[in-house]
Amino acid sequence: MATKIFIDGSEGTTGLRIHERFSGRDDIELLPIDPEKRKDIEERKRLMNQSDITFLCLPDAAAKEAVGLVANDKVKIIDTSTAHRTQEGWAYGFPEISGAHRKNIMEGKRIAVPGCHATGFISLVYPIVREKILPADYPISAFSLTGYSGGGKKMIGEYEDKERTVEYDAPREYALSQKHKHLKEMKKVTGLLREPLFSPIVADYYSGMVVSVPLYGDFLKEGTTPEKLHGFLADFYEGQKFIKVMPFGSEDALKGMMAGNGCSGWDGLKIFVTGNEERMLLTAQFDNLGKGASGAAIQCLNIMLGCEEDKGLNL
Ligand SMILES: NC(=O)C1=CN([C@@H]2O[C@H](COP(=O)(O)OP(=O)(O)OC[C@H]3O[C@@H](n4cnc5c(N)ncnc54)[C@H](OP(=O)(O)O)[C@@H]3O)[C@@H](O)[C@H]2O)C=CC1
Ligand SMILES: CC(=O)N[C@@H](CCC(=O)OP(=O)(O)O)C(=O)O
Repeated sequence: MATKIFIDGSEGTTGLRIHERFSGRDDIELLPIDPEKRKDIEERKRLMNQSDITFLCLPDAAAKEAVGLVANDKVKIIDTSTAHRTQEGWAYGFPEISGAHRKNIMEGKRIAVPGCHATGFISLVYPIVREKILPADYPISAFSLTGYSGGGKKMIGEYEDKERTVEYDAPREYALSQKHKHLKEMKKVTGLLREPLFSPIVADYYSGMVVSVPLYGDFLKEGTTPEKLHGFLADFYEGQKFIKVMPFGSEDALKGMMAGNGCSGWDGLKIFVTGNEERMLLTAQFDNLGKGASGAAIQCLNIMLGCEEDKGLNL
């Protein structure tokens, strides 16, 4: 029997992408909402409680409100917003980082899909904190380059406005107050003792992102070299369908340049280790709309359903 799915927020950037990825799937029955009623609380409540699984593709406040509408115990929720990522009782939807995370997704009823910047950061930092290569008290920093679709419909509208002002032509740094909404999950999930200094930059291209974490070699576990760090990460992610640790020295093939849109349209995440023994750079390149949002949400669904993890996804 097909699994009944409701997408709350199906007209938004993430909701539309999730919807697209169901085309051709006969194991899913989508419960459509009348476009006129897509913000009608009673209609959303009705569909949510009829579903086996509801995707929330809403702003945080609306996602919190939506969870309160669930009256049927059997309904499972996959939330793409920031609202529940560090909340007790919610599984953090990042199956590659540990067996426990995968099990929680498989068995859980409440799944929070990781934030896009957080996905890159955690993919790089979680394994090396766990292995004590990176001390938990390291004063960490990270930067991130993202396409403008990361800001949802509003930001897409601003960038695609013919009357836009000249600042939009250039990359723009943001989160200047150092209070970005992903800091909490970056700290909690990795086990770091402090939130990172985090500087994201949004630029004039649609989708794709690059998250980088620079590390001083002499603060890492003794004897750590870029080659050893690379070997460790390659072993950690061996066999994972969605995470590929790229061969050591891959930056030569990229002519020393890491493009923000290099993985746009692809649902996996590539990891690069570069630098030298004094200063190393860990980089994750992926699509904010793929492994950074709707791709990761569908991956969680597939794990819950026990089907091929990459069903309906582009790897
Ligand atoms: N874009 C990205 O790369 C990523 C986004 N996310 C997260 O996913 C969630 C959705 O983001 P995104 O798709 O980008 O955002 P969008 O703004 O593109 O879409 C949000 C949708 O929710 C609708 N909506 C807002 N309030 C309500 C409500 N009360 N009831 C029903 N519908 C409502 C909006 O309606 P209307 O169309 O009228 O505005 C819109 O269609 C957010 O929490 C976001 O932070 C996560 C990872 C990456
Ligand atoms: C360009 C841009 O504004 N990007 C968003 C990230 C989108 C995202 O990941 O949002 P969630 O936390 O809801 O998952 C930002 O940095 O806030």
